[in-house]
Amino acid sequence: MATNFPPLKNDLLLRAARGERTERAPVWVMRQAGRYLPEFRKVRESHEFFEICQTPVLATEITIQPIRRYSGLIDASIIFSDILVVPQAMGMEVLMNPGPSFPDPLVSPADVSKLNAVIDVEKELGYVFRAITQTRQELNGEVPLIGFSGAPWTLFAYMIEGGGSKTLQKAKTWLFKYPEESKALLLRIADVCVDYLVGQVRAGAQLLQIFDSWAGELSPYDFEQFSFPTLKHISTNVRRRLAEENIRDVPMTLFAKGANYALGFLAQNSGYDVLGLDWLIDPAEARRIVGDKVALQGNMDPNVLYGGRNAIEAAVKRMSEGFRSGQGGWIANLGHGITPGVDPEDLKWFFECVHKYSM
Ligand SMILES: Cc1c2[nH]c(c1CCC(=O)O)Cc1[nH]c(c(CCC(=O)O)c1C)Cc1[nH]c(c(CCC(=O)O)c1C)Cc1[nH]c(c(C)c1CCC(=O)O)C2
Repeated sequence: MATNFPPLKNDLLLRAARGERTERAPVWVMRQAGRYLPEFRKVRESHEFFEICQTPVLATEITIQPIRRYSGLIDASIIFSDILVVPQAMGMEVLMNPGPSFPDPLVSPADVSKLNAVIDVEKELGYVFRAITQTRQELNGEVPLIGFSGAPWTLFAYMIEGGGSKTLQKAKTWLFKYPEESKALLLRIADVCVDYLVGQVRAGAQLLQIFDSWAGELSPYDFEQFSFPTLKHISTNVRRRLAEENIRDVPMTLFAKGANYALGFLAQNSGYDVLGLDWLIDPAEARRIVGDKVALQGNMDPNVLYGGRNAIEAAVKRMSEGFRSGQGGWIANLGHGITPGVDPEDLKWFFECVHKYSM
């Protein structure tokens, strides 16, 4: 790598991700730079969502907002962007009003021909790489920086549904009616994810997380048929490419929301260092299933943050006992993203409780 970055002062996240039982659990939360923060809403008043993603100085500022506010309590930053920049790079229009919507979703396999045939991620997503490099400089080694991508199945579902959906009926129609075309499109998305993730590490990302937010909508069999091969493709090829380019390997996290049925299988076979958990699985049970094969990340129900200090403290204490009931690394987090109505002081208390109980 050409760039020289300030030395890292807090490597708890990286050590836990590699499987080490750290002196306390590193902690961060998904969506930590988001609408619950007044300083984020202030920037949003004068800038559109994707405009912020595409403007490195703004993306850097927002990435660092929670690090500044929770200095000394928070152990990782995650680059401000969205999983839907990948469909954009593939040639699709995506709006955010206020949830994501695609004016022209993929309706049938013939529509795949409308996607860009060749995708130069440097050209299409270079703004993310520049934001990562700038953020690494400005973090000044305070905490590591996480890069991320959506998982192919989750992105595929958005590209076909055209936005959020309760049933994923359109995306599943593709899987069951056009399984071969679906697998081909899923792999095509996976290849863009590989280029995109390698580019993020080249630019300075120190850990990569893959968000398969809709994994839990698939049966165990269909997850193994349609999602798992693309997740494995990503872990294998990102590592291969980094090795070929002589870039130091980074830990990789898979957050397959709702796929707790696959935990043991993923620990053995997916090639990820860390598995992210939602709150539907008991921490001690998860630890028992994976042994010390992988590190775990999670998993407090984000809504506990609405329950007041006693509820938060009790939940963190219980979660800590569960994750610490066996060997292996643990990264404390929520079981999904933090929601807009949370009081930032209650999140601060969550961090303080993790510091207190996660020994
Ligand atoms: C499914 C998904 C999306 N985006 C993402 C996922 C996977 C994780 C998950 O399951 O929540 C991932 C994501 N989105 C965002 C980040 C930034 C990094 C972080 O702080 O975690 C990350 C990692 C910013 C964002 N992405 C979005 C916002 C809020 C938009 C705004 O400012 O108006 C932020 C801060 C918008 C977004 N983007 C998406 C949705 C469904 C929405 C609207 C609903 C919502 O706000 O939660 C798609």
